[in-house]
Amino acid sequence: MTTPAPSAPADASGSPAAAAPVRQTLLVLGASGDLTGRLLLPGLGRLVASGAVPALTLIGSGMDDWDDERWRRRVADSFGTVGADGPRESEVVRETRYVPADVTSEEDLRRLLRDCVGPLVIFFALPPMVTARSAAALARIGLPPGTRLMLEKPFGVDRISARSLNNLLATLVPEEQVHRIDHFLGKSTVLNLLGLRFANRIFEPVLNSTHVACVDIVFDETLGLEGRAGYYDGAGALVDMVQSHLLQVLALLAMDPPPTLRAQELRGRKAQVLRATRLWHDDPVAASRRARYTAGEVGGRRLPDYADEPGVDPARRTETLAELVLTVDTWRWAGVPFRLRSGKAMAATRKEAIITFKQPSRVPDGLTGYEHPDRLRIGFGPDRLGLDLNINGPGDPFELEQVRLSADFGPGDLPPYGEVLRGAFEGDPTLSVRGDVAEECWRIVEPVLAAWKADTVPLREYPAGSTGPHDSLIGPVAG
Ligand SMILES: NC(=O)C1=CN([C@@H]2O[C@H](COP(=O)(O)OP(=O)(O)OC[C@H]3O[C@@H](n4cnc5c(N)ncnc54)[C@H](OP(=O)(O)O)[C@@H]3O)[C@@H](O)[C@H]2O)C=CC1
Ligand SMILES: O=C1O[C@H](COP(=O)(O)O)[C@@H](O)[C@H](O)[C@H]1O
Repeated sequence: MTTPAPSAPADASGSPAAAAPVRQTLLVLGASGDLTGRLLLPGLGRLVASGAVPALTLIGSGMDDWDDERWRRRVADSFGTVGADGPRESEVVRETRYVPADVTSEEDLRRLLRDCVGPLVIFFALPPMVTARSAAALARIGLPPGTRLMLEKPFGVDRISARSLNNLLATLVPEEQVHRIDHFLGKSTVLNLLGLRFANRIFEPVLNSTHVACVDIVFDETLGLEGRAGYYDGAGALVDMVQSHLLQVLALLAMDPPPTLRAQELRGRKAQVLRATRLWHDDPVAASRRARYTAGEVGGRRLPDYADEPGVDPARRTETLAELVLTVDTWRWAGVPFRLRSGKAMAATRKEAIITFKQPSRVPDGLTGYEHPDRLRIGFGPDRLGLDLNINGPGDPFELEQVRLSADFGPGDLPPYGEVLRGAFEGDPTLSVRGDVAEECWRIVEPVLAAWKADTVPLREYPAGSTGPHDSLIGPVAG
């Protein structure tokens, strides 16, 4: 069930009056942070430019003692990065305000809410502990009816805190009005998994343990810490990327076909498959790897040792690369390893899901040169679909050669944050993470977090600009 989006009031005949659109307010808590400037505001700019939010008041709030002018410059600059500088966007920039506040203080929040008119969306662009404290303060003072809450990942800092945050939010607004954000669910390529899998006859029948040898979901970045120690050093690669984004990709790849893409069905299917997901052989030591980068060069840029980055506490032993092997214990997938990895400061960007098929039951005598299995590659940047197949190559017609059929996925109309913001403005939670799923994702990684804390898995090192630790569970994939 979705909460109806705010709409114009009906006239006497019952039809919607051609009145001015209802003005919505977006209140951003954590307005001076990296997420707000780099991803949220550009997404908002494009959404506003698309005309999907015809009347919007934007209020930014944070600890920093900024004034309206400084905030307006930030909004304009962020909008500018995506060319969002038309009349609609300029109006938002002109009208937006900044309110300095401690968003964990009841008094400050009361003052903030007094400034908000019309249906309200609150975006918590805050570190997870601050989000929890802010939500607790809001629970004490109450929210205007119909308020929607957008909460960034990670949702909580472990399963217990995620559950108590869920319980707290349930006292504030109905579940349909809670938008737990995972911006990967707003990436058009991730969403393309749905069309690829369920609108074609040829893939779905072979996506199972009879035909698939393994599934890799890899998100290697050339970016290092990029000045985000305040958040990242407390999270690390496992929580920052694997526990959230990569498990969402796994859910979309492995779930059973939903009858419709409505929120209830799509989110139900994802929940089902994640409930069946656990560590390979339930062994966190064998099924995980962690490592952090040392000094090195990435794409001509010199990066310091992670432990020497400003704001990092080396004693935390935070990993910048995490690998997990999971099993999806269902009839369809039992026995197929799902290998997830994300690393920072890697030699090259590699953002893809690869489905590796088993070898053919028998390659007839007389056909030579079979080397690599078939693979389906779904690239998340560049957004590209590739299908590696063995065919008779040029020259000797009985000599096999691997070729790749490839197609670019068309870019989506909106960037990921535009897409997830649209969901909240329209009252549609389809692309947000349901409360039980957020807890389930913590359940999956919990044994690994415990093993790493107990130091039973060594923290390896890899030079920035390399391909990661030597004993990777994934290894290079040909091509
Ligand atoms: N940055 C990214 O690429 C992405 C980040 N995220 C998530 O977004 C969240 C925020 O990350 P990010 O923006 O990088 O972190 P930052 O540290 O850059 O920003 C956090 C913001 O919260 C503010 N803040 C902290 N405490 C309070 C308080 N009590 N009252 C008011 N404001 C407060 C900070 O203000 P001040 O600086 O003054 O303390 C700062 O503006 C994290 O949960 C992260 O996982 C998700 C996807 C991508
Ligand atoms: O959430 C996060 O995602 C980004 C990667 O996302 P992208 O949209 O830029 O591809 C990652 O760099 C960051 O560490 C993480 O917090």
